Amino acid sequence: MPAQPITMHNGRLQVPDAPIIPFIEGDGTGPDIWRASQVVFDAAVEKAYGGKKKIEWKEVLAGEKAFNQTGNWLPDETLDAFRSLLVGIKGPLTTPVGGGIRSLNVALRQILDLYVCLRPVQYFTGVPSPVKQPELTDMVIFRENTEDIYAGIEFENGTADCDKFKKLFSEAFPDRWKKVRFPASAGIGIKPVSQEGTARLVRAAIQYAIDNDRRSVTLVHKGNIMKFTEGGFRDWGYEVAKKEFGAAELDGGPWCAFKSPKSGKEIVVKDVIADAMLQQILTRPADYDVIATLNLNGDYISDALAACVGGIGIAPGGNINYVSGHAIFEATHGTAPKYANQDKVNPGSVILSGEMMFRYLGWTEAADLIIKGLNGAIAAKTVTYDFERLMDGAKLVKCSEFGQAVAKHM
Ligand SMILES: NC(=O)C1=CN([C@@H]2O[C@H](COP(=O)(O)OP(=O)(O)OC[C@H]3O[C@@H](n4cnc5c(N)ncnc54)[C@H](OP(=O)(O)O)[C@@H]3O)[C@@H](O)[C@H]2O)C=CC1
Ligand SMILES: O=C(O)CCC(=O)C(=O)O
Ligand SMILES: [Mg+2]
Repeated sequence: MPAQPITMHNGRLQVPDAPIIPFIEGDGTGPDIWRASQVVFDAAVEKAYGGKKKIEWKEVLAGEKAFNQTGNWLPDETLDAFRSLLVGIKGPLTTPVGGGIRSLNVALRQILDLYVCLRPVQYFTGVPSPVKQPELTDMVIFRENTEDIYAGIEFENGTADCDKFKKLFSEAFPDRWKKVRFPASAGIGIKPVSQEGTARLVRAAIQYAIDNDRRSVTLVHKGNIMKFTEGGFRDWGYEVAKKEFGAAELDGGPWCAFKSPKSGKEIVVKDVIADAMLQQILTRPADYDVIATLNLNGDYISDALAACVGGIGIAPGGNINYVSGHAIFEATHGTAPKYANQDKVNPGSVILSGEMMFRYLGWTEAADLIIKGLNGAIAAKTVTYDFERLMDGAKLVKCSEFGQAVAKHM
């Protein structure tokens, strides 16, 4: 079975029987989690295909390991591998607060134009949760991944660039400049949100709702305050629903609906302001289904929703460009540095990110086995510290042991 790259032909992924998949271990707890997860992935493929398919893993470097070995945080070879091999997976990478390097995680998404950050949030029976009915939360977040304040256009107060920007801005827009409350010491950030960027994200979310028989797509924004960025997102989102999917306004709008071309059922496209959404995910989670939102809102909502169904230890994700086929799957959580090298944390988020990757590749049998194995390990109450501390009668296992338990229950 020759190891071969995954390719894209006529808008469809071509997946060989032995695809070469690049992976980044990650910083902090990343190496522990990766080791536990790889065991699960290989076991799922072996069990599903009996040796007829296998993954050819290719380690690529980023973050601290890359810096220590090459002096570069994100080497060109790593970017070339993700570019040419199309689909990969990664552990979390550290981003310092304040100064230092900008996020490598965000850089990968931007350089490869992975415009959708797809984060499904579902409840697994038996997982301890802080809410009364966690099973009511069943949402799929489509977070815009390339725009918003994450574009990284910032000016640090006191630098020559910041002074230059303030001068240009104050001269060109004196009325708006007057609104800056403390101009002399202000750092400045810019928030670009475009029609194209919004349209491709919302299009992907609506298509997902059609393909997966979902009831609604909710545009989450703060358009009452940021009218031409967050408000633009809402308006352009509705425009996509109407122009591309034939949605018609309900009761005079702006909510609208169309019949799914696949199931014939109605899919409602609606919107909600982000602060209200963050309280309603606790008070009325069943009202929400597919979520389409901007980059920063999506970051906050991802962690909040993960908490509702049992925490960030089982919150997977994928960064995807549905047009080019490029995708990098990764957990929602970060490096959890205080637990690094203790073989302690929950590898569930990366395991489920791999499950998403297998489904993306069309290897549904392997993906289904991962879900079966995870459900089995949780039902047997063999769980890592994050679940064990909240579960009665659970057996505390290490990160690596949880991976083995998932493999055993497939
Ligand atoms: N995509 C990426 O690579 C991301 C990277 N980051 C980066 O990670 C670093 C650390 O960020 P931080 O804000 O501490 O957020 P983290 O998500 O790394 O950790 C916050 C807390 O979440 C819990 N947690 C995280 N991962 C797990 C896991 N696998 N199993 C169980 N519990 C877990 C722990 O809670 P408890 O203390 O209760 O046990 C942990 O202390 C930063 O540099 C940040 O920029 C952040 C998010 C995403
Ligand atoms: O890149 C980072 O360090 C943080 C990213 C993040 O929080 C996320 O993608 O959810
Ligand atoms: Mg985040």
